[in-house]
Amino acid sequence: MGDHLAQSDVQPQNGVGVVPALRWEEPPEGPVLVLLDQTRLPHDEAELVCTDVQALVAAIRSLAVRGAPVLGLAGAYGVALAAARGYDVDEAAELLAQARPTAVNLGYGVRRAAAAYRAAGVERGPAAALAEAKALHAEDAAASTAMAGHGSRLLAELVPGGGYRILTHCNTGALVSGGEGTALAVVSAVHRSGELRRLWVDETRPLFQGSRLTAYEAARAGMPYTLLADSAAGSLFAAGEVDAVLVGADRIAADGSVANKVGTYPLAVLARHHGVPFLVVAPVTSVDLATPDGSSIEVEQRPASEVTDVAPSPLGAQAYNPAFDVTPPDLVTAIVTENGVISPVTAESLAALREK
Ligand SMILES: CSC[C@@H](O)[C@@H](O)C(=O)COP(=O)(O)O
Repeated sequence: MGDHLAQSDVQPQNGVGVVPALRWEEPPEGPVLVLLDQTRLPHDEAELVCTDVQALVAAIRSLAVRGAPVLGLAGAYGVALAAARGYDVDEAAELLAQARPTAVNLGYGVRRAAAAYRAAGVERGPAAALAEAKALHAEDAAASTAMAGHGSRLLAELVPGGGYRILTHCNTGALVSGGEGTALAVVSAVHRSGELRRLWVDETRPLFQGSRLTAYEAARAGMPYTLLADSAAGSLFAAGEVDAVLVGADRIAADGSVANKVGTYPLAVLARHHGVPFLVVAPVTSVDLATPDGSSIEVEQRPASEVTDVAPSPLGAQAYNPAFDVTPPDLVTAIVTENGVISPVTAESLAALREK
């Protein structure tokens, strides 16, 4: 089962000063997947040590590890863990792939590691699954760097003059990636070039991925950032304080519909109304051509208690708690991936980008 280590055991190991979301270790007792427990951020940088797939599935469900790209990595390393510890890999793969339904990356990572395991045979399978997980990890880091480049060049085109005021939602930084993330990787690049005037951070109710995680990353990177309640975004746009919206994606359907953290769709509507670019930054592993359109995307419904625990309410109050919403492609100015940028977003342009 998972086990927490003390804060002092955890050291940042990447360029942005943020503790890596996950890492593989091989102590004498056997291989483990070590997660930074994101439920305890920003105050505690505690680690969760997964020695088996059940612990990892529980960590995925509780959002100790979360965000689409890193869910792909967790899925792949989870298969490697099962293989290394002699568990039934098919069963482990199924458990992992079903831990959360919306981020397509999770199933993708699981399938890749499981396919590598099967292709190598039982004896060499564990090493092959681990090599595949590590390859996916490296690819994700490279994708992050490429997205940062494409995204910052696109911003320069769309918002002449620099000095950007960027609004973001949820958390899309190093905590969700083998690299610097997706949308927040673009923000980090812009910050390094001295062009970030303000990062507006939506708190992102009900689980506060914005105020807990994006603000944590922004603070550690020394970015000028300001938190806002999700409901304050409208007046911020109306005051002319937003130059661009940058968000990530959990799944992009074949028609270009984007599932992302609940609260993203209202931002897209506001951005359109106010003539502000709305950019989705995601690796091609988040594009799912097998899901035809937005209405076919399965949106995870989370427990009502996540809402009622934070919103003072009468005992027994019911709550609507979808984890994600879906933004239609016509509200998306551009999708930025490691393979390049598409704008306008159409089924044709998306299919061409996915295959590049
Ligand atoms: C690159 S991260 C993109 C998305 O995964 C992110 O915006 C998001 O919605 C994460 O949701 P979460 O429920 O925290 O896993």
